[in-house]
Amino acid sequence: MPHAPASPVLRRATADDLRAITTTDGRGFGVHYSDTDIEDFRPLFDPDRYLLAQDPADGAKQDGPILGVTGSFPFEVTLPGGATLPAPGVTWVTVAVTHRRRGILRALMTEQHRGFVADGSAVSLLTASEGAIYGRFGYGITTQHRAVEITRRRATFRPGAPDPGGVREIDGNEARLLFPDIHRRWTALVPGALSRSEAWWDNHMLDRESRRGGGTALFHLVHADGYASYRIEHGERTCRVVELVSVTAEAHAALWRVLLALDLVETVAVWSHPLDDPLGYLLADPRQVRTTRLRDGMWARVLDVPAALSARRYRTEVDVVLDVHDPFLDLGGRFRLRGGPDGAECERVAAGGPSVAMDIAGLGPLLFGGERAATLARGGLLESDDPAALRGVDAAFLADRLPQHGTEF
Ligand SMILES: CC(=O)SCCNC(=O)CCNC(=O)[C@H](O)C(C)(C)COP(=O)(O)OP(=O)(O)OC[C@H]1O[C@@H](n2cnc3c(N)ncnc32)[C@H](O)[C@@H]1OP(=O)(O)O
Repeated sequence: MPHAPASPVLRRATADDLRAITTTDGRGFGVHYSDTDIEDFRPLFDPDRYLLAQDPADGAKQDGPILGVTGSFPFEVTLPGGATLPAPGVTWVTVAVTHRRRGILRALMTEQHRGFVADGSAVSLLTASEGAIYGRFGYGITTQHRAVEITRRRATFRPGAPDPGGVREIDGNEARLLFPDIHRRWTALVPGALSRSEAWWDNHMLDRESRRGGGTALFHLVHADGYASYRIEHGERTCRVVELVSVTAEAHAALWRVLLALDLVETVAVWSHPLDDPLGYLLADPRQVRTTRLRDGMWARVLDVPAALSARRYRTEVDVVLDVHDPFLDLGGRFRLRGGPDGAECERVAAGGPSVAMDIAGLGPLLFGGERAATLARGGLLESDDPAALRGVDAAFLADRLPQHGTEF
């Protein structure tokens, strides 16, 4: 049996830990990271944002084996109404295969999230490798996305569908210059959308052969208000859309007109297609946008209820007391929210008002407007004796469009 520490020693990473972190993570995920992978990641690696778990028998020696890792990226995330909040995106979570189910993840998550609270973060985010892990830490599903496939020859545009034009083919250098501004304008519109730093853009555009899955290098299309990056898989005669971002309906239609006119391509495949994407309405047969997979995307956990709820806008006027239960961090309590389309305020209260009781894991999905309070109530994450209060929350928290995070991490 491997040695099992009763309670691991936690320490902050240093720049020298990157290789050991990637080794632990690679073993955890069954991946061998190359030297190039490690050096590509280095500009995104801020050691201060990484916590490592070690065996107390090693006395937290820098060179002792790493038993567990968690880190975070510093994102800004958009809320319904357009305000943004700084939000750590939890990442690189792994526990050594020899030391699982002994509380190492719980120890790391507890320390890391206490740090987020101390730093004043109102919300934290992650994408989950498995769905059963993070609900206990107060996270709930905030974005969903679907993979779609389109048989190109059958996907004709309906008569009268817009054909705005204005798309150019560009190379990777021009894409690196033009895409960040378009992406920034897109993040301002979409709840849940994540900011990208310059270092993130550099990494995103590297397009290493090892990450192409047998496809070509990226091709890029740009419009004044949108862009698309794709690769061709010749054996499958497939165009794989890696990213399509549109700030306007015109850009969306113009980019899809080009993608669906790619002769020699049988299938256009999109890995992450928004649930409320309007492409089907442009086609003579909307069913040609075939969903092949539906997945949860980003999960969110509220860390500061008043700060998070007062930063967003609400679809209808709402005045309600939320009674939030937070067994993991004990940051719950009763909060009065008064909000509407023009602004909101939220404060901790002792009692009073129509109240809705909820688990903290339901608050992330509500905050970004992608889940109905009525659905959470049917799922047992939220309840109220006052049907009018529940209807009020249900109507007020919906966003104008479904949340998307847009950046995998
Ligand atoms: C945001 C991201 O980075 S997602 C990536 C997560 N990492 C991976 O999937 C890599 C492979 N897996 C691992 O490294 C580990 O199994 C981890 C990190 C998921 C879990 O680490 P462990 O140290 O085994 O977790 P720990 O023992 O602290 O468990 C904490 C709780 O989560 C539960 N749990 C842990 N892993 C899982 C799982 N895969 N499925 C369901 N429940 C789980 C435990 O039962 C425990 O529950 P309890 O405290 O309510 O009794």
